[in-house]
Amino acid sequence: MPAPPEFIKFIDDNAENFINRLAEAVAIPSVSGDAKYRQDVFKMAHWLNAQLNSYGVETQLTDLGKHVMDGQELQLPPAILGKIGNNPNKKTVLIYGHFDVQPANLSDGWSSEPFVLTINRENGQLVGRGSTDDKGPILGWLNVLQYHAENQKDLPVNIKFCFEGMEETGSEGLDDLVKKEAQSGGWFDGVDCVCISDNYWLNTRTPVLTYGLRGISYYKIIVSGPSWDLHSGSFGRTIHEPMTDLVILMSKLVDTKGHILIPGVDEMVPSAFADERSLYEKLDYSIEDIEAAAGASIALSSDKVEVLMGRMRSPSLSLHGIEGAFYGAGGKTVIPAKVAGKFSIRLVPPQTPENIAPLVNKYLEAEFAKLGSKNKLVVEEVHGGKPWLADLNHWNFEAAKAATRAVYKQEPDMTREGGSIPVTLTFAEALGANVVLLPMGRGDDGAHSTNEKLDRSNFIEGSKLLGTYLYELAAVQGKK
Ligand SMILES: NCC(=O)N[C@@H](Cc1c[nH]cn1)C(=O)O
Ligand SMILES: [Zn+2]
Ligand SMILES: [Zn+2]
Repeated sequence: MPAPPEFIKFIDDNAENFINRLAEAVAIPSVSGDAKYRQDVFKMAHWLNAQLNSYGVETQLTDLGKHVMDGQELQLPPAILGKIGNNPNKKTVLIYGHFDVQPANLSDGWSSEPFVLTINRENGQLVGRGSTDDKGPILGWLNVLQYHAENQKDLPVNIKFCFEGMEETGSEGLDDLVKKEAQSGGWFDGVDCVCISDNYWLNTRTPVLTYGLRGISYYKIIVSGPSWDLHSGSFGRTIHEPMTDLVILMSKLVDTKGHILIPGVDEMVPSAFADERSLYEKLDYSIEDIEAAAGASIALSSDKVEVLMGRMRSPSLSLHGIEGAFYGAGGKTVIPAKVAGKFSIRLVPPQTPENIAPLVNKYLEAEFAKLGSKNKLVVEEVHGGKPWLADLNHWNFEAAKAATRAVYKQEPDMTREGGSIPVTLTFAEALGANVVLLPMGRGDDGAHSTNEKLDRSNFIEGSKLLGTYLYELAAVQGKK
C-alpha cells in the first residue's frame, strides 16, 4: 500500500515549517553527558512530549531515577512512552529515538553556533548539533503525525513510541524500563516490530537499511600521584608523573593500523566466512567516500572491503581524551596531579562489555605494574552496550525496502553500522520483535563532530520515507 499522494504533497508543502521546528529543537542544548545541561535535556523532553500530545499521541513521562556522573548525583531525564491507535486488526510498530545530543562548543571548530540551526541556502545543509543525530529523524516522525492529525487521517498502523534523553551517555535506566514494559499488560505489549532512525547512509547518494550495530565499552583510566598540581621546574625528574604513566598506558591499547593490543580482544571475533567479502564488495562505497567524510586522505587501507569490514564486522578501539591535562593556550609548566584517559572499544559478536572487562583490567594492571610507578591506577568502566544483529529477511525489512524504493526509486544497500545504540538488542530480546534501522541522514553528516548537518533533501525525503514505511508495513504480509 503506497503512501497517499496527499501525504507526500503535505511534506513538500510544509518543508519550511518543518525546518523551523527543527531549528526550535536544535536550540535546546540537550547535552546528556554534561551536568550543566541537564535542565535542557528535561526541557527537550517536555518540548517533544507537547508536540506528541498536540498530534493525539497519548504519552507518559517515565522517571528513570538518579545516577552519578563525574562525582555528581543527578536526576535522569524522563523517557517518553507514547501510543496512538489501538486497532487489533493493524500491526503495531514501536518507534525509538533519542532527544539528547553530544556536547558542542563553537571553540571546537564549528563554523557557526552549534545550537543555532544554520541554513545554507546554496547547498541545502541544515547545520546544528542534533540535526542528524537524532533530532532530525525524531522530527521526521512528528511531520508524519502532523499530516495525519491535521487531515483527520487514520494512521495505517498502531504506533508506540519510546524516546530517551540519555542515549549519548549509555542509555542509563532504559534497559530495565524496556524489560518491564515488554511484559504482558506493559506499555510495549502487542508490539510486532521496531523501527529506529538513528544512523546514516554509507555515502551521500544511496539509502541503506541497517541490520547490525557494534556494541560499546567506555573506559576511564585514572592515574593520580601528587596531592596537587606541581611546578615542573621544581618537581620535574624528582617524582613519578601521572601524565607520563597515563600516556604510556594509552599508547599500549591500539596500534596505528587499528589492531587492538589488549590480548584476546581481536582474537575473540571469528574470521570472515568463505564468501563474506562479496557482501561488502557490492555495497556502494569507495575509499573516496570515507576520505570525503573524514575530510582527509587517511583511510587505513586502499581496499574498500577491508575498510568496510573494519567498520562493520571488527571491533575498534579509539582514544578520546585526557581529563585533567593542561589543554589551554600558552605554555603552562605544570605537572597535573590527576589525569583520566578516556577510551572506548566498539564490540562485535560474541563480544560483550562483560566478557571484555576482565581482559581490559588484567592488561592495564599488568602494563602499569611494568612501569614501576608509585602513582595510583584506577580503571573505571563508564558505560557499555551489547552489539546487535538482525534477521534481514524479515517482513519488517521488506516494508522498509519497499518504502525506500517508493521514495528514492533506488534499492537500499544493506549495512552494519559501526556505531552503537545500546537499547536495540534489549528491544529485540525483550519484545521478541524484529528491529530495522531506517536512517535519514548521509554518511558525511558529521554526527558527534563539528558542523554536524542534515541535508534539507534528506530531512524532507526522509520524512516521506518514514511515513511511507508505515503504509508499507500495513501492507506487507507478516504477523497480523
Ligand atoms: N546515533 C547513535 C549514536 O551516536 N550512538 C552513540 C552511543 C554512545 C554510546 N556511548 C556514548 N555514546 C555512539 O557513540 O555510537
Ligand atoms: Zn544517535
Ligand atoms: Zn550519537
